[in-house]
Amino acid sequence: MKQNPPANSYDEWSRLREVVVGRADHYTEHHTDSSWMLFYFENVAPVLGDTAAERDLLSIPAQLVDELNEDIAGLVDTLTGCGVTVLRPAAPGKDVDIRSPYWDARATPPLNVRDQSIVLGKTIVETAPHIRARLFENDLLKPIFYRYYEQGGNWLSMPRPALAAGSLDDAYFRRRGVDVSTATSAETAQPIDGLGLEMVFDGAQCIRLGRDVLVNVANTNHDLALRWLRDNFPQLCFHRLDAMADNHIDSIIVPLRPGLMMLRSPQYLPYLPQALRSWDVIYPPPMSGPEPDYGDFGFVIPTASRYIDINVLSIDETTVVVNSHYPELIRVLEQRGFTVAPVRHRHRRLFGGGFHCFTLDTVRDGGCEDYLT
Ligand SMILES: NC(=[NH2+])NCCC[C@H](N)C(=O)O
Repeated sequence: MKQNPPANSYDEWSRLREVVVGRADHYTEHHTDSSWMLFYFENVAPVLGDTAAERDLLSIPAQLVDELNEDIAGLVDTLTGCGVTVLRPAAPGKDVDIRSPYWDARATPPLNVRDQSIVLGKTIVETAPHIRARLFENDLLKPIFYRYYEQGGNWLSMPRPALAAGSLDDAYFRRRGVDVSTATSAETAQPIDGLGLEMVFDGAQCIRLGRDVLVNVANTNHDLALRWLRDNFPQLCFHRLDAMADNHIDSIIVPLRPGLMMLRSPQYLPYLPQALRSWDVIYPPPMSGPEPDYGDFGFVIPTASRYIDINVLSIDETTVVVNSHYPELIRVLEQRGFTVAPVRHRHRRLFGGGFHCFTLDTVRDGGCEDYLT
C-alpha cells in the first residue's frame, strides 16, 4: 500500500507532489464588516466609496460561483494529470453564521487556502486571520492536517486573535495618508478591555525560498507574527519586507526557480533582500484582453487587482500552471523555456485569488537549502 508522505514544503518551485485545492461551495456572499473592509481596502475602496458602511452581506451572483467551481475543477484535473495528489477541504455548509463573544460573521468558504496556513518544511502553521469571517475556515482542512500529523509532521498555530474592536492596525494606510474611516467607522464588534493590537497575519504574506522566507510586514499586527515565526523556527531565516504591500505578496513576487523570479514591477526591487535583487526577473507583460464585463450582474466588486494573474502555481522548475486568459504571460514563459499548463480562471478578481492563492502545497521535493548565497 502506498504510504502517505509527511508534509514537506520549503519553497515555491520544486517538484510538487501533494497540494490542497480550495473549494468555493456556496460562496455567494462577502460579509463586508470592518475587518473585511480594512483587509481589502485598496481593492474595494475605489468601488464602494462611502456606501461601504451600509452594506453588510454583499451578494455574489450564483452563476459566477458556478463558473468559478467549473474553473477550479479544471485546475484539479490539470494538477492530477501532472501526477500531483490533490486533496480537498471538507465541504462548507450554506449560509453558515459564526459568532464569538465580540462579533458575528457569515463564514467564508475555504477557497483561498494559501491564506490561513503556511507549510514551513515539515510543519503546518495555522496563521492568525485578519478577517472575522475566516476565523474557522481552517476547520475544514483539519482532516488533512491530521493526516499529515499522523505521518509524523508537526502542526503549530499562531495565537488565535479575538479580532475584537481595536485589534487591527491601520498603520499601513496612515503611513500613506489614506483615510480608512469608511472601513473603521463601520465597526460593530465589541472591544476587550486592555487588549490592544493583536498578532494578526496571513500565510500569503510569506514567500518561501528554502532556508529563507520573505515576510511582508506592514503594521504592528504583522510585526508580532514575524517575532512568533522567528521564535518558533530558529532554523529558518525570515527577511522582513517593510510594507511592500497591505498584506499578501503573491501577486507581486513569484519565484519560479533558484535565480529567477517574476516581479510585478521594478518598483518592488528595493523591498527585497540584497541577495535576491541579483536574480533574473520576468516582468509581467501587459494584458491585451478586455476586463471581464460584469454589467449584466449588477453590483460586483473586485477583491484582487489586475495583477492577480501573475499568481501562478509551479509544478516544478520548468512547469507552471497559468491562467489561460493571460496568453501574453504564457508566451513570455514559453519563450523562457517553461512548459505552461493553461487553466481557465474567469473570475479571479472577484474571489481574491489566483492559482497560488487557491492552493496549499503540502509536499514538494525541495529541502531547507540556501538559495541566496
Ligand atoms: N493569497 C492571496 N489571496 N493572494 C491574493 C493577493 C491579491 C492582491 N492583494 C491583489 O490585489 O493583487
